[in-house]
Amino acid sequence: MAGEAPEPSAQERAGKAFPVSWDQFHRDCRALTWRLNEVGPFHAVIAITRGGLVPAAIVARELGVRVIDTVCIASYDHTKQGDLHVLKGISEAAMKLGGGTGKGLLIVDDLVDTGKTGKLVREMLPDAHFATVYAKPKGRPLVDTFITEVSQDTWIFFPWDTALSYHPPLRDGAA
Ligand SMILES: O=P(O)(O)OC[C@H]1O[C@H](OP(=O)(O)OP(=O)(O)O)[C@H](O)[C@@H]1O
Ligand code: HPA
Ligand SMILES: [Mg+2]
Repeated sequence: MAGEAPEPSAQERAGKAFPVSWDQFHRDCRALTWRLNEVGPFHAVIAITRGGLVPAAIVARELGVRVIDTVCIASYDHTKQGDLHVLKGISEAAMKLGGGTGKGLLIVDDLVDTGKTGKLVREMLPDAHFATVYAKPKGRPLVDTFITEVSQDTWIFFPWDTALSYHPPLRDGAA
């Protein structure tokens, strides 16, 4: 409607920024693998795309797992979460490896925020182990293993979504 302020995005509501570099992300994924190594072995890794693809590759490499499947879910349009759309489900082969319930499978995502995405995948694979690199309080109860918790009002900026850019000096009014 004319004159109405646009609804703030999840990122705007979040307020605080938590930028993560490639180096930091790699270190955090390795730390996650140290914890997962105590829980496995796993027959396969299931990456929740797209954000789960990068940690899944690193974790699978460290754990020596070569079977990797994807579950493709879209919900955020940049920073606004809409309805969840399952664009591709778990393959028959991976389902079979998990005995139909996900036992011995490792689900990997970059983060849980509200937990909506994680909840949907948990329903598909109730006996799988769910790991994320980062967790916000609302989604945290859904995750079995994670590395770093950030507050709900923090927005995590991943290295594949960001680029280095010029920052003006403080004396020129930079924040
Ligand atoms: O806990 P939630 O509130 O559901 O949010 C977490 C999900 O949101 C992001 O994915 P997104 O839907 O943006 O897709 P992408 O991985 O393709 O970027 C992130 O990668 C998680 O999968
Ligand atoms: O904090 C976040 N950062 C990036 N993507 C996200 N998707 C949900 N929450 C986030
Ligand atoms: Mg995602």
